[in-house]
Amino acid sequence: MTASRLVPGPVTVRVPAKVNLELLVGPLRDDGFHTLATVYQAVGLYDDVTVAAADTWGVSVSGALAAGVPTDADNLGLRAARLLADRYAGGPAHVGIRKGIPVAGGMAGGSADAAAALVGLDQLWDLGLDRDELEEVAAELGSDVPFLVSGGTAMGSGRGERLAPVLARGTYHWVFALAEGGLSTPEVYAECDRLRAGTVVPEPVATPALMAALRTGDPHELAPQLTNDLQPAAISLRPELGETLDAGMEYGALAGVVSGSGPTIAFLVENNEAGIDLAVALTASGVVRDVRRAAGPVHGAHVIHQRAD
Ligand SMILES: C[C@@](CO)(OP(=O)(O)O)[C@H](O)COP(=O)(O)OP(=O)(O)OC[C@H]1O[C@@H](n2ccc(N)nc2=O)[C@H](O)[C@@H]1O
Ligand SMILES: Nc1ncnc2c1ncn2[C@@H]1O[C@H](COP(=O)(O)OP(=O)(O)O)[C@@H](O)[C@H]1O
Repeated sequence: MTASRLVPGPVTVRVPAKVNLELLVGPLRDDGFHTLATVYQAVGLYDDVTVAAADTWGVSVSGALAAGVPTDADNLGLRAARLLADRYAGGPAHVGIRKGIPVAGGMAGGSADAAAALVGLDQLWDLGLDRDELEEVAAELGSDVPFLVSGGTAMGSGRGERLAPVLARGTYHWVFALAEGGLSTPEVYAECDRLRAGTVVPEPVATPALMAALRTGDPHELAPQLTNDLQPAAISLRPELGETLDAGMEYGALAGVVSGSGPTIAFLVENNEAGIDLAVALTASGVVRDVRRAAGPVHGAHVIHQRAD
């Protein structure tokens, strides 16, 4: 065996985007976060993140959606790598991100890259961390990073980082309407506070009717349960999103909701064919910049390739 064979080869991890089926925003906490009751679903739009041993820490970003992603120490994939190295043993690494998730779109693309870097480096550095240990580090990086480690369909409480499983049957088909430019998550939360000023905001509790709908596996049951407390704030900051929602409903969506903090709009459709029809109609209408189709739930961050060097 040669010495070079002892260096583990690059590890590639595929990680999905998310949509919030329900996003109930409670009061602002003293630490600047809001209490949430949310139900996440991982959907099949992916970033591929390759981690490799390197002489110095570094990150690179590629793909049609790479614009606007930082390539310095602010990059969430790189931040995740360095945090994991601080917590456990691990030398410098390069994080290569191929973006397929819209940036600043409310689909948790940055969080996804953080989750993927953790899963990839756990393997590269042979740390043998279990799901709970990975999710603990993930929570330090962002409220929805733990969910991108696990994927599927799950409830999030606390600031969104405390996960509990949800029984969801079947596969749901989505069409995502991408907007021009992103929205800043803190600004959307701040706008939500501004719109609700003077009202008493209760502690949020996940809706039993949503859980019941997910157990049926029927998109017609799920459609009326989609809800997002950040939607009025996103529309207030970006009024044209109202037009996109109207267009999607007119062209046959079962329901439409702003994805997380927006500005992506998630449309639930009956099946794959209905998704193709809606995507074509939205594109032809000129109302949206671009569309993507995806199904959910899908698995969270998972290794798809390790090169044997
Ligand atoms: C809104 C959601 C819905 O799932 O996702 P996105 O749509 O942005 O992807 C999440 O709450 C975003 O989670 P994440 O993007 O990880 O945000 P974090 O880095 O934890 O927090 C960024 C900022 O958002 C605000 N924030 C976030 C979570 C929370 N429960 N309350 C908040 O007020 C705070 O201002 C915080 O400083
Ligand atoms: N790896 C990354 N991918 C995308 N955005 C990142 C990444 N690292 C840091 N960011 C920053 O995080 C911001 C939010 O990005 P993203 O996670 O895609 O959106 P959202 O929070 O709306 O889901 C971006 O505007 C960008 O400046």
